[in-house]
Amino acid sequence: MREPEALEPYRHWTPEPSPDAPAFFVVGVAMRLVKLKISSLRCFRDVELELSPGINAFVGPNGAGKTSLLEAAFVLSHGRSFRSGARDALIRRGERSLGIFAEVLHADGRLDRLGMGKDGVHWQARLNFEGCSVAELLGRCAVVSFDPGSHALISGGAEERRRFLDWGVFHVEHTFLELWRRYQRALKQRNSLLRNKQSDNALFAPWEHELDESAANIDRLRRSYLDRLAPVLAQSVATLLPELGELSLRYRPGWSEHGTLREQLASSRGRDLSKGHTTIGPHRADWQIAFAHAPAREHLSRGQEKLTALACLLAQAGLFSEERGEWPIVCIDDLASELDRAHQAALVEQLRVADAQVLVTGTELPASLDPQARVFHVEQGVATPLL
Ligand SMILES: Nc1ncnc2c1ncn2[C@@H]1O[C@H](COP(=O)(O)OP(=O)(O)OP(=O)(O)O)[C@@H](O)[C@H]1O
Repeated sequence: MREPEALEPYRHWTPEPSPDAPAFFVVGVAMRLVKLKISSLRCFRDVELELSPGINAFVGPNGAGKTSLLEAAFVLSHGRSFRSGARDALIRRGERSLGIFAEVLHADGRLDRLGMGKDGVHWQARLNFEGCSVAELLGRCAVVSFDPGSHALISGGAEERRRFLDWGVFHVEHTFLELWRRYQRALKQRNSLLRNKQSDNALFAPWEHELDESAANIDRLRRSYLDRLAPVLAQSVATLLPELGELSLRYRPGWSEHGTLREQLASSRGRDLSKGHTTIGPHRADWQIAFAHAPAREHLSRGQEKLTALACLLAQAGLFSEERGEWPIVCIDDLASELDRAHQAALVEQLRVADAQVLVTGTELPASLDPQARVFHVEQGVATPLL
């Protein structure tokens, strides 16, 4: 029997960079990290940084802790690191907890004081010195990151692309998280029935009903986000990768568009019982990019994969600024080794035009950086501002 995803059609469309579409480097105002304080994160015991509203460069030898500073900023917006497998490794060896504190100045003048702490497995959040949910805190800070793992957005598994999509949806539509949790709860229940080899229709029906309802809303929000992202993405791709020709986007909801998810869940129970988990639904969604001159992923060089990922991140930041009125904070890990000089210069120029706050790392100061950049020397878990 063929895998269900092979049967599912991708929705496919070719976005036009329309003149009304927001430029992906919208001139505007940006969210800024004024202060970043971390304790017991990787090689850092305690560090407190006063950041520049423009470019902040962290320079130092390998293993000095540069990426870890970016990770701290990223956690405030994603609730996880951008490095895979970093879940437990974030806490400094020998310590039981870590803390990240930041002051975030919004474009409208609001100042948020964000605190995230991890004691063992769970994160706790504080907003303006009061306890709050992690979701509420993540909604107050937006960080996009371009790092050595970013090409996985193009060449990696679907999970990476779902995360990208859902981060974009969540930051505009805060109800998304609750929908997603509802879906996950019902999925867990159905998977538990499958693992216990239950086959009674009455046991499955309520969970499949719940899955169907939340899936329809998740799918609607994801489609709407991709529809809004597409013209901005077309523009950023045309700037960074003009040689690849017209862009097309594909979206797969995770189940067939013929019939409801509820019907398909009922008819896939036999297969799901043998696999021990639910094989269709929005947890299997995916989206992909193709180009006229590179119709398959395998046609892209590693550098082109990175540039495509960068175009996606810039488009996401541009759309965020259009919809939320402020540019996210941009982290770039190891700029010099990720992009050639021409693309480094193009990226730096775009971020300058957007007036975005940038946190960038390198073993040396990248030549393309503005001489006004604030430079920090990082070595053995100590970050020192250079005058
Ligand atoms: N949980 C941990 N506890 C203590 N030290 C850690 C922990 N995890 C990582 N480290 C150390 O912290 C440092 C973190 O390195 P990080 O990746 O931030 O450095 P970097 O300056 O970005 O390096 P590179 O230029 O090689 O990418 C490394 O020396 C690493 O060995």
